[in-house]
Amino acid sequence: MECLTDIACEVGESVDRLLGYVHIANNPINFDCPQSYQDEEEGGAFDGHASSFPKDFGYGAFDGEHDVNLSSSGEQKPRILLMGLRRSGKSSIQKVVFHKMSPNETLFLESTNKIVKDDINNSSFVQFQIWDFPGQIDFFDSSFDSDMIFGGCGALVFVIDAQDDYMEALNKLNLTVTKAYKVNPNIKFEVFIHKVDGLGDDFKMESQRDIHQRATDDLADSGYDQIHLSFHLTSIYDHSIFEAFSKVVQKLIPQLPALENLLNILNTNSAIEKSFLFDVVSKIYIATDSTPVDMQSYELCCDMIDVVIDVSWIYGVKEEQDPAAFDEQSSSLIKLNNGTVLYLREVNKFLALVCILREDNFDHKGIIDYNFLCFREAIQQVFELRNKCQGNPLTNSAGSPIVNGNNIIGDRHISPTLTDELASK
Ligand SMILES: Nc1nc2c(ncn2[C@@H]2O[C@H](COP(=O)(O)OP(=O)(O)OP(=O)(O)O)[C@@H](O)[C@H]2O)c(=O)[nH]1
Repeated sequence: MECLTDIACEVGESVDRLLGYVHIANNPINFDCPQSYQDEEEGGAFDGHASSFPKDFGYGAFDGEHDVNLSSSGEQKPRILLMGLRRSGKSSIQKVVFHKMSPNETLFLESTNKIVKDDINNSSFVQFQIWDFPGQIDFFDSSFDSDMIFGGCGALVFVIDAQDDYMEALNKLNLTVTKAYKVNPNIKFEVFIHKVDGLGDDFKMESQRDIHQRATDDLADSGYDQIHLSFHLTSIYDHSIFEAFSKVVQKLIPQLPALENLLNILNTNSAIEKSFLFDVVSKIYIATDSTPVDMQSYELCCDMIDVVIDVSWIYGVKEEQDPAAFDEQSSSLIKLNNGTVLYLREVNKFLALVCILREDNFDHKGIIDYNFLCFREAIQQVFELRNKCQGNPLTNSAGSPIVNGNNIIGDRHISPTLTDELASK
């Protein structure tokens, strides 16, 4: 608990600075205070020297042949299980979201015949394992160790092929969810109604309604109406799969409420309409402010990340010593023809902040940049706090909760009101 207090204090200081800036922002006399000019120079508008991304910028090689072997992995990260019938699209989702495979290439993927484990751990906040299960897995097989498999699971993603008859999938969903829940009631159950690219809008909504209804009725019939299922319409051919995975991953980030609070404060004080904190490699957003997400904004921000990566990669200056070119000077500004500005700033090696704001409000770029620096510092402090907890037996070296047996034993949360509490200290 002491450790959390430290975190709170440190995050609180940065929040105080952000809050303090409201004052400056509202007061034009202070607008040209030396500090903001200095920060503006430091913070760096795009300087024309965007360096390249290293070729291996990513999560590393996909360990397709890696069998599940818990005993060999020293620490256990929260797990996301991908389950569903054969050919429902599980491996495609994993490859497209986390390994930059193009959707068309998934046509040539072979059927998975054993559990495939993939470590996603390069980004500081996004630390977990994905286990891709073969479609034909049999829960009643003696070799299926459900205690081990579901025990340390953070989220179970069940993929249903919406282009196919889904009755069999619904039976399997019911069987899977009830079995998993008996072992570990803390699992977040996420249902991806997948391959919706082939469906018309009406049919899409009707399928979702029908699947939702049947799945929840089946659970109630089996006496498990307390289980909550979240439904997402997904396709690897558009951004919906990234959006859905963002929501899955966010539920596994204990620091989420603190991040959301920081984004809200940043938006309020900088006249930003929407901001996303992106994991640059996967383009999943690990946090956003509390205003609703509309798909178009999310897609615009994803496209911006692609543009920045591509331009940096093609035209960037390659430095032999430090090939990692997405550095603290990385930023980008795109003005759209509808009076809106997209603004991207690097937060750390793997995270970027992408904001949408009105062009008029971007006149105060100095303030926005200053507020961004405070925001970045606060995020940094969240990391540091987490690292301070390293010695804490309830968290692993990344600060992620350690999962053990049937329960998540290290699920420590920064309280949603933490930043408020701290700011008031
Ligand atoms: N139209 C469409 N096809 C998809 C989508 N996602 C996956 N597919 C296709 O579905 C087929 C099966 O995909 P896989 O990823 O191999 O399915 P799987 O669930 O891993 O299959 P198993 O390993 O046999 O369990 C492939 O041909 C993919 O191209 C999607 O969003 N839309």
